[in-house]
Amino acid sequence: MKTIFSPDQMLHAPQFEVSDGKLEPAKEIPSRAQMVLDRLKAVQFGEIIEPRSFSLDPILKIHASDYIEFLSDFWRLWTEEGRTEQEAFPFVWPVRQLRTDIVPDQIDGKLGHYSFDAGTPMGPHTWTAVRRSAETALTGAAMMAEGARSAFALCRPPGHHAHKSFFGGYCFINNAAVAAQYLRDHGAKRVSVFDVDYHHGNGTQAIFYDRADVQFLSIHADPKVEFPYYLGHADEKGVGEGEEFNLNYPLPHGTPWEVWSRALEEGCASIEAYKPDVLVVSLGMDTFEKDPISQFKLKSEEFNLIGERLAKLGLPTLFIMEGGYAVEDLGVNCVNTLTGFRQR
Ligand SMILES: NCCCNCCCCCS
Ligand SMILES: [Zn+2]
Repeated sequence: MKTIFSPDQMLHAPQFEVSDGKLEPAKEIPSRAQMVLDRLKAVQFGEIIEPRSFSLDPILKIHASDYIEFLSDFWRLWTEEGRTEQEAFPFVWPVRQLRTDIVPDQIDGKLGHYSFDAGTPMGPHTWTAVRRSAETALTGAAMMAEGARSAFALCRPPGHHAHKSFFGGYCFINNAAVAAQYLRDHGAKRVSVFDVDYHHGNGTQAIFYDRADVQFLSIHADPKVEFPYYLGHADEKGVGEGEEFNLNYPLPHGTPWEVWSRALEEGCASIEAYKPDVLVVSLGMDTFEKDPISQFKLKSEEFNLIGERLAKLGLPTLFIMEGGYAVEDLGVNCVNTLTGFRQR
């Protein structure tokens, strides 16, 4: 299994985030990718290659053009406001009864229009890193379309919280959604996206919610008690043609492997019934017992079991990295998953 990664993805280096009611040190930091790279090399897991270049077209199949234009142009607009010494935080959003049909001219109004949380600051090189992370996912998808049985797109910044037209949860471009669409455009009739990150993949769900050609499944902490709070309940089954092709498995804080693995089984059974041509796995390792911002109890050796179970589906599988904030253990937990998958 080959890994795809670009050092450009290190250029997004947030210093702070607003979470749990206060300014905290940022958790989605470049060293996350470094730890995974180090582990891949330490165990000689396989070749690590740089992503190909892509035009914006495959990204614009998923995200709105005004949103992508905003992301790519943002830092220039921010510096024109004379705000160069710090990273950019939104502080106001168009929630209930406020308008989203008009995008404000002023940069803070724009920033809130195109985001949903204050935990995802933008810096001078965010766009470069985000675009390369999406190209890492697209390169993995292209390799699968060209016949690879598996690939690992070491995406960072992650993507599963990003919607068509707004960012949040450390995510700007929905890497897994862009990859799934690319696969649909290059031979796959049906694609399953299985999100095993601790947090609900609200962005990926919303992007494919009315579609039958991409099945979305997510095992995650119950949104009644966990970020992203406002999507991810079990009654969200899809809409229109997409009815029944969205499957959420919300679980309580404290969930151990014994419980989590039952949801994994249910998800795998649904994927088998759906019969996709290819599987995209949104691979977050924040289900780990020592993750600093999460509250599931998976142990490092149980990540091997995730990989083994997914391999039993016998599908071409593209792994896309999402979360995981126990940085010291991230490399082991990520490579354990990929090792389990390959062992079969
Ligand atoms: N204590 C809750 C802080 C949540 N902050 C956002 C988490 C995004 C995870 C992305 S996988
Ligand atoms: Zn997460």
